[in-house]
Amino acid sequence: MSEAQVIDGKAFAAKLRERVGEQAAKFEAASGRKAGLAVVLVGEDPASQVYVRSKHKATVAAGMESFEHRLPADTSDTDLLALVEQLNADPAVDGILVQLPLPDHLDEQTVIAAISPDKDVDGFHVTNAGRLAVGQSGFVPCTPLGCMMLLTDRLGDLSGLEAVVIGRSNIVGKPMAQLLLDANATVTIAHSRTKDLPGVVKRADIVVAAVGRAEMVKADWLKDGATVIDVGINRLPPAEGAEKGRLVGDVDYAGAQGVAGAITPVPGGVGPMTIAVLLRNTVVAAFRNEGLDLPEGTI
Ligand SMILES: Nc1nc2c(c(=O)[nH]1)N[C@@H](CN(C=O)c1ccc(C(=O)N[C@@H](CCC(=O)O)C(=O)O)cc1)CN2
Repeated sequence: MSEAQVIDGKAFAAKLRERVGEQAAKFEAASGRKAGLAVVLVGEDPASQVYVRSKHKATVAAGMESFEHRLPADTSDTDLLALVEQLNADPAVDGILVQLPLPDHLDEQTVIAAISPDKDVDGFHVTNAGRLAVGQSGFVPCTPLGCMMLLTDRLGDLSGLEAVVIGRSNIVGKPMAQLLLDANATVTIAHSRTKDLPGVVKRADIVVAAVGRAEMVKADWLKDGATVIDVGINRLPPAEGAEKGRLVGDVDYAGAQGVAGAITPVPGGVGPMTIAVLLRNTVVAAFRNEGLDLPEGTI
């Protein structure tokens, strides 16, 4: 049995960021200003702090303006909504992202609903979710769009392929299924209550695992040659003497390598695509907000 090809999301994301940088330069030449991304972080969740720092660095490196707003964990919904309103009205801000998860006392849906759909570069607003559902152009959530880029790069046309998405979140599972359907795949959404999950996964040419359970998908669930996209980022408990546990996905990577045709690693697979696509969505938002045509070759 040959080893699965490793889908290098890190390298793909680096190329995408480079292309976004070229588009950002075209936007600046056409509009006389840089495209701008505002990121709002409430509280001190360690992982969120890392992601927000990475977003700032990547935004600046792509030649865009980064506006970072760090608010204390006890920020009220009134204050957070007032900041979102201020960013909605700011012409230098093309994209707004409120880092999730929010502290428990804040309602994520209310905050997302307050973001202007035209600046919702996360694609989480109900208007953008609706646009995706009916095939209109809007903003598509970054992680599933990144997964689609990796899939089409490897497989080309997805027409008629059997795809199983494990997980039904608004952020990954549902938009992922929608994108696969738009690409003419035959799509099943599976979840924790699916009967005979291994049997359902076994018929898939494409498996997208976005369930948030460490190494849940086993090698013997997979069809020979399947393309496996692992969205999970789970930290295992630290080994004795170690400070941090290892990061693993939702798929038993070592086992799956002997069965799958191709697989994304964790880390270095889907994760880096999330930030690269965020930059892509921001530059697209900038062109649209200025009423400019998107440059030729925009992904
Ligand atoms: N408003 C949003 N909040 C969150 C989103 C989002 O898309 N919008 N997604 C995640 C977090 N996230 C970006 O925000 C994100 C997660 C993971 C990675 C990444 O590159 N992961 C690395 C591993 C990093 C590590 O060592 O911990 C990888 O997989 O290689 C980037 C961005 C939740 N919140």
